[in-house]
Amino acid sequence: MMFKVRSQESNMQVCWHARTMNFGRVGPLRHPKICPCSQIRSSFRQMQMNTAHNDNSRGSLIVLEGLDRSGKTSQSNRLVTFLKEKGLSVELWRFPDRSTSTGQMISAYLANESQLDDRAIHLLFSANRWEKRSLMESKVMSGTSLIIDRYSYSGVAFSAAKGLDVEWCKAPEVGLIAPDLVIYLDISAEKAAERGGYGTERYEQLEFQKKVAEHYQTLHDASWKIVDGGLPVETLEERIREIALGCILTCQKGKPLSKLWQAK
Ligand SMILES: Nc1ncnc2c1ncn2[C@@H]1O[C@H](COP(=O)(O)OP(=O)(O)OP(=O)(O)O)[C@@H](O)[C@H]1O
Ligand SMILES: Cc1cn([C@H]2C[C@H](O)[C@@H](COP(=O)(O)O)O2)c(=O)[nH]c1=O
Repeated sequence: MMFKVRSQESNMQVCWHARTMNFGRVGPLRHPKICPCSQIRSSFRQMQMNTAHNDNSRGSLIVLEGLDRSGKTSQSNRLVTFLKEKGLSVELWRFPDRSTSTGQMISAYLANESQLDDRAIHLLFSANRWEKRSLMESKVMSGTSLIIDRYSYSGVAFSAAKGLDVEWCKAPEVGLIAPDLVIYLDISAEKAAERGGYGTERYEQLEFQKKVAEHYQTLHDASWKIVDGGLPVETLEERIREIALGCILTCQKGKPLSKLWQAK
């Protein structure tokens, strides 16, 4: 599919997966069934059939999480573009949502233009999600998938890294809609710090980000998929597509929405 290249040996068409996953030489007639190309095609066929038979199928809530500069925004944008091109109803959201009045207070704090008590800023981040909760639910229930750049896991990991109690940090998030899938872009704080634009906002400091990474480790649950954020952008994009499509299909089939910090 996307990454068709010509094999130097045989001049046959081989897909990118076949090369990187060591399937050996394959031509269009010998395309391996386990190759992600086949899996993505089959997921789409399944989705089209589901949509044709069930106009009430819901969308998915897919969150990208990770340290600052781990690549969330790049990958969220790429995923949304891909899903839209495939004709799916999808929107890109992000937290903090800086467009609201709460979001503007958060933005000023992150830019070091204002000072706030650690608990006060934590509650503002949480309020910023609550003010979007009902819109989020109506979008998802009417069939739109939301790809969200950061969610409550950022809230807990960043505030806990300041020394706040984890359970205290989770409490204001209880009852928010739980994501169907959390894709965690795993990258070391050192590697993230080498990337462009680092150091412009309040939390972009190496030692602090290391503590954030430790707290993220404690938040994993069954909805999490961890991907190597150090991979090349295109490799990561392909992997994230596969995971996201699997999730969208499961939600279309009727998986119920659940709430945060409750057993799934
Ligand atoms: N897989 C990658 N490999 C190398 N560089 C990358 C990769 N993904 C993103 N980048 C680069 O890293 C920088 C940060 O990327 P991006 O803005 O997507 O990260 P982010 O996690 O959204 O950051 P933040 O949380 O600070 O907003 C950008 O300069 C981007 O081009
Ligand atoms: C949602 C959320 C975010 N944060 C932190 C994480 C980042 O350092 C910034 C947001 O930066 P971005 O470039 O807009 O992703 O805020 C947090 O501390 N608590 C939260 O709930």
